[in-house]
Amino acid sequence: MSNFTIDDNPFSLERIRSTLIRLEDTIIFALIERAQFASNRCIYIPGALEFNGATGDKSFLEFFLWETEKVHARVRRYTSPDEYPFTSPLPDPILPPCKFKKFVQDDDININDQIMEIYTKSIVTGICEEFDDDNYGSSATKDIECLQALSRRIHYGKFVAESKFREQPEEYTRLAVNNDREAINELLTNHKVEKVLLERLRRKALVYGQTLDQAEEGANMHLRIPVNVVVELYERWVIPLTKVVEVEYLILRGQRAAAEKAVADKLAQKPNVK
Ligand SMILES: O=C(O)C(=O)C[C@]1(C(=O)O)C=C[C@@H](O)C=C1
Repeated sequence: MSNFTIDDNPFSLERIRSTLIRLEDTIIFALIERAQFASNRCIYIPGALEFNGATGDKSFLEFFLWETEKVHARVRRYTSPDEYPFTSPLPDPILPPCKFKKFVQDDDININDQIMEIYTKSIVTGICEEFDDDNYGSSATKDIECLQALSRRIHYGKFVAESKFREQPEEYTRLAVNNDREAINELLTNHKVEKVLLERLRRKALVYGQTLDQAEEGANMHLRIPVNVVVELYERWVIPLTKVVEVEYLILRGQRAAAEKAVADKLAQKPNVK
């Protein structure tokens, strides 16, 4: 008899959710780090004058991100099923392939373009003061950390979706065959989990954002990042985008399952040829 419990299973919904909870800390701390610098808008403008033409038709951030991702690709970062690059083309890894425990199906779902757009247009504005402090390299370094953490969290929706598919394969397959994104979205939504998440996030943003100077103890006067901005970030972008990834994954997963079943049914019907 197997003594495999839910907790031992690295891909139980519970374990996957605990990774999402841990990533909340990563995201909040990355945002706090970015918030110490001004918005420095020019780093998001393609071909901005400040960079002497060195970034070509890219923005300073895109240029820096591409250079960073090239190095990361060479140490096989993007062969991991929970890491997605923002830029391309990227070089092959110099390390031999890593063996990952297979859980999610292969797919080409990557919504980093959307994440980049929302991050540069809405998130930076919410957390940074709107001026130029000349800290372009530092700001972009912190941007990359924020973007990577957000991307990892949002694409982790594939793991959540696979886990949910395994719990209700028939329902998801039926909806996927009908291309019913709305019904899939409804089926995967768990309002209670979202409510608990937003409440936890509010408390975390409040605690992590304090300077903890003795003189200011309990005053919460100098939060390094506005609590509402963090909660709103999740409410408006992180959860909805995670759901986009989940829906797209479940469409693909269900349609594949239906196709595999059709082949299996056909083979089962075939008379044995001797
Ligand atoms: O935990 C889940 O069940 C998820 O699908 C993840 C998540 C999230 O993004 O945090 C998304 C949709 C659900 O409504 C609840 C939470």
